Amino acid sequence: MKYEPVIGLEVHVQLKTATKAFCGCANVFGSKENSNICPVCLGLPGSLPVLNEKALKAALKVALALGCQVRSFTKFDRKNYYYPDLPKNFQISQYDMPFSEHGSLDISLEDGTKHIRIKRVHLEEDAGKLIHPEEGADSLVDYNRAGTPLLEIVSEPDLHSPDEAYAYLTDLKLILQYLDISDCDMEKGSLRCDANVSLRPAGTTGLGVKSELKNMNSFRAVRLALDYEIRRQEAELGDGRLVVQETRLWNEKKQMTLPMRSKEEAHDYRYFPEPDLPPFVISASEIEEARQGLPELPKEKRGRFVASFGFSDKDAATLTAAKSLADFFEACLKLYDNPKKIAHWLIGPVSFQMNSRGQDIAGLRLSPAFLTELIDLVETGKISQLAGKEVLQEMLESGKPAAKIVEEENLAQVSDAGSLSAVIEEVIAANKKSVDDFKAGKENAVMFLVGQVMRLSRGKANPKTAREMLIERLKA
Ligand SMILES: Nc1ncnc2c1ncn2[C@@H]1O[C@H](COP(=O)(O)OP(=O)(O)OP(=O)(O)O)[C@@H](O)[C@H]1O
Ligand SMILES: [Mg+2]
Ligand SMILES: [Mg+2]
Repeated sequence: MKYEPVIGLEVHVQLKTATKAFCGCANVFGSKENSNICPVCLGLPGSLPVLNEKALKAALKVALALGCQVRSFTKFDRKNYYYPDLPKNFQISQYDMPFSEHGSLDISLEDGTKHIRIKRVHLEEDAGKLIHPEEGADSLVDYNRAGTPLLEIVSEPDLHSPDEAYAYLTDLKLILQYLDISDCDMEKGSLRCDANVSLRPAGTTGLGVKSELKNMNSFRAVRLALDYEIRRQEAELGDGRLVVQETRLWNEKKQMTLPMRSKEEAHDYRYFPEPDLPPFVISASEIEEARQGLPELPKEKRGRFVASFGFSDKDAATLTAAKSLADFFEACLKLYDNPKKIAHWLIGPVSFQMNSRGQDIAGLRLSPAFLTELIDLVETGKISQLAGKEVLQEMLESGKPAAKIVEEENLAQVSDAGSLSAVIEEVIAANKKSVDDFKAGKENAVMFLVGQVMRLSRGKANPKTAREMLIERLKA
């Protein structure tokens, strides 16, 4: 029998507020262990939580960006469970009245977009962190993270392949980055994803028994874990066994999912309303204020780039695929009024440099002023396109402005016939075959010869002039 995978994702995002969700402790990563803690986030008797308004504001932005309905009357609940990283033995979360629900995200796939429903977005607090040193039998606990604000974004089971799950995560992360509410760094744990997956006979609409996958620390790992799990479930069903509902951990080393050891996770969280935080109202004006504060989101920016600059969908998508790149593009545009050329440089040579250095645009030694100055040197014919790429490379290494590099390296383009003709003679003498080809009517052979002129002149020759001169010389 053929099966269709059914996938729903729970994404946890750490909000980068200055302080924790319910107390005044600093919300920072990397401090000395157990230095950002207080009676409230440790749950000491008599301490009382107070909601951080900034966390709620950030949460509202996310909900609105995902098209969720905001519930005007909402509350927090206690989710009770015992685990050493949870000092209070309960987590403040939201159970049956999340502050927002019924949103959606249109994910981009190779063959178009797909509408994925978002079930709910709720606000909760994070737990601390357990550390298991390689040496010794003891585990350590760091409570700095306990009580930091976390959003849980839960999708409906509308995804049907590991690739769709990957696209969902990529598009969701981009929106979160544009909103600037989280670092979204999976390695640091500020973005986490649990993947729920089940199989059903192809062509049916019911839901099968799911397993919940945890412990993936990259989107790639989510895709691999889902791939593995789909094959595992297929094998179970194919052999006439049933899939059991369980939580499984992705093991990066073994590249497989394994059942979580403790079976105590019998999901009885004994939820009840948090008695120390009264239910509260989110007013229409608060929602409106959050809506007004929304930045231009990736989809809107893409649309505007296509409409205002005549970019292809693909180019617009590339330029907006990182907020830093889109911002860089717009900063260039303020200095140099040629969107097409700027896009060409960013998508071509600059992206090449980012990829080969494993950096994003912010990590490159490049400012909008430096890049647009370089583009201008090429566009005004002072240096060739090829020399321009060399200057870019040099600029990133030395941090010197383009004009200085051109001067120091003597890269200014040569288009005067006198200087070029010697190079052209040399190329003609050394490439008899191409010369004969050209004379025999293969007009394309001239391109090869132009290439040789460029090479010999170290990119300094003006290719247009070189081509004209070559043709004139060969036809004579
Ligand atoms: N049969 C199924 N197959 C695949 N995914 C499913 C199935 N049923 C539910 N899901 C997905 O599993 C996720 C369930 O998340 P939710 O937070 O509602 O519950 P939970 O995992 O039980 O709770 P917790 O937050 O304690 O982990 C959703 O993304 C949902 O779409
Ligand atoms: Mg959940
Ligand atoms: Mg879950």
